[in-house]
Amino acid sequence: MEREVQRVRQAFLSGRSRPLRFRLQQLEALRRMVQEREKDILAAIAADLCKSELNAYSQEVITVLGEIDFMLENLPEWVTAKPVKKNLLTMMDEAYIQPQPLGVVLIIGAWNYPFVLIIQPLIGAIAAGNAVIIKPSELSENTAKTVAKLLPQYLDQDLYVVINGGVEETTELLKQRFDHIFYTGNTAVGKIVMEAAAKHLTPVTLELGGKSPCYIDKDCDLDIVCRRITWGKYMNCGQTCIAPDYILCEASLQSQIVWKIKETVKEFYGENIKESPDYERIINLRHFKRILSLLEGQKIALGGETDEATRYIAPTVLTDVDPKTKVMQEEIFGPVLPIVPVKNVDEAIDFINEREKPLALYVFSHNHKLIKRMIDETSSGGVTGNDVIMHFTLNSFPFGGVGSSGMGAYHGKHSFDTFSHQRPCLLKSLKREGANKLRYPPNSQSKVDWGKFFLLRRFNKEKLGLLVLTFLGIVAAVLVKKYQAVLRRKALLIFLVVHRLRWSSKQR
Ligand SMILES: NC(=O)c1ccc[n+]([C@@H]2O[C@H](COP(=O)([O-])OP(=O)(O)OC[C@H]3O[C@@H](n4cnc5c(N)ncnc54)[C@H](O)[C@@H]3O)[C@@H](O)[C@H]2O)c1
Ligand SMILES: CCCCCCCC=O
Repeated sequence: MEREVQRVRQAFLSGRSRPLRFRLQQLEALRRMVQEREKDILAAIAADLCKSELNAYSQEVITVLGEIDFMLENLPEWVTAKPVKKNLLTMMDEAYIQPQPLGVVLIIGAWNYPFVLIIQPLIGAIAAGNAVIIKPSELSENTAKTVAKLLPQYLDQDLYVVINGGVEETTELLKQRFDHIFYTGNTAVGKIVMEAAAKHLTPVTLELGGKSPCYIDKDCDLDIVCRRITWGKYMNCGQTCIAPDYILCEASLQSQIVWKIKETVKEFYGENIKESPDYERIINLRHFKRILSLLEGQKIALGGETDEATRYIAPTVLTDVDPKTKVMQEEIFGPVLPIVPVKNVDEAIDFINEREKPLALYVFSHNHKLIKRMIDETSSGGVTGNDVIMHFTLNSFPFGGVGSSGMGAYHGKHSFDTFSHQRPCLLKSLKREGANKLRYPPNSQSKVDWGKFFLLRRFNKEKLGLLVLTFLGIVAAVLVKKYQAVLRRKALLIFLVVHRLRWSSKQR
């Protein structure tokens, strides 16, 4: 493991991942890989999650292609140094921010969207000029193997490396020194990753999970609300980090919501859900049993049918759920939707604020003020009003959690920033030492006053005349700098004329 990380570091130190042209070439090669090997990729995702190729394409491949196109279009602008505003002390100097790659980045992925969750951060890391080690989830082993096979056929083999394995391999990998670790997965492992990273003071981005609440106000169109929630909750069989985890609404709305979700489930997946190509399965038996255990003692208003052999769990809704029960204590990550009755929006806000900060928050209402209030008075990684999931698709948004749902963010420019160091560069001249004397010892009240003037723009009235003089001096210096060449020519001319006059008077 150590040798592999060293190999990648040597490749980074060669400097070849840095030039813009190289980054663009690698991103184009990655796009070619996705396009040419689309069938292999879709087949692997299908094998891991019983997902139709159409769904795998729309949920994972489109996002990846969109992200690559966005990077290719914007990268030339992002990599350029950006001049910054200067103060009086530095107005004659060059001051800019130069984004630079961090070095060797470790990307650890989760199984639920096994392709996009490793390739989207990879795109950002390549765009920022880094070398990358990718550790896909061992639970989605088909995608893991496919990515390990395909990437070296298209990308630089020493700079971008896939290491497959489970907990043991990841633990070993985490002992190595990286310049950034980007982890997607559950909060408990997030803590392990952060602890390992702390040993090397490696910065981390943690894309974690949690229970994302969904508040439904009585003032809304329940047909549309339930269609959108049904889509977001049962997509990928509920195994989506930003799926609405539970509903908060007034008790009287529950029966209508159940009825409308039932109708929508029929519309989306047909009478026989098991036959639907759009309904996935639970990733493994451990998760299947975990989700079943959440149903114990609950009032099942819809669904509840299961099949262990195929790890099928029907779209399920629970009503009158007691917040103290198990289903409300952990992230569900399956097709089970509890409804917790609350009296009103105040109680919903308190309910959300009494718990860990979620990755996403959803609020449905015709009342725009109520939505704004919910946003103002709560916290979550992201929010969507009157829909679910959709904020993930907008790459101008930073995607990430807050508090226990994660730290840091990515997508689009935010990925580029996550994997870059914003390096402040100040280039001074070795001339103009007179002005610099102000900061050298021995200190004096007068020097402090000048410091106040230059840095705080506060000045002593008695020294106003002096300040005006200084200001004029600065203006003159700026003008001299600007017209240096002209002035130099003029000075040379004057010197030659004077010299010539003196010479001719001597001759006489
Ligand atoms: N915020 C996001 O973008 C996002 C996206 C997807 C999933 N998630 C969250 O991820 C969770 C589901 O994923 P998961 O955690 O079951 O995925 P997982 O089991 O695939 O684990 C994630 C990664 O952690 C590694 N890992 C597991 N145990 C480890 C250990 N003890 N030490 C070191 N590494 C270890 C795995 O090898 C894997 O690569 C949910 O909580 C979900 O909300 C978040
Ligand atoms: C188009 C929907 C993609 C959702 C991906 C969510 C990633 C977290 O699980």
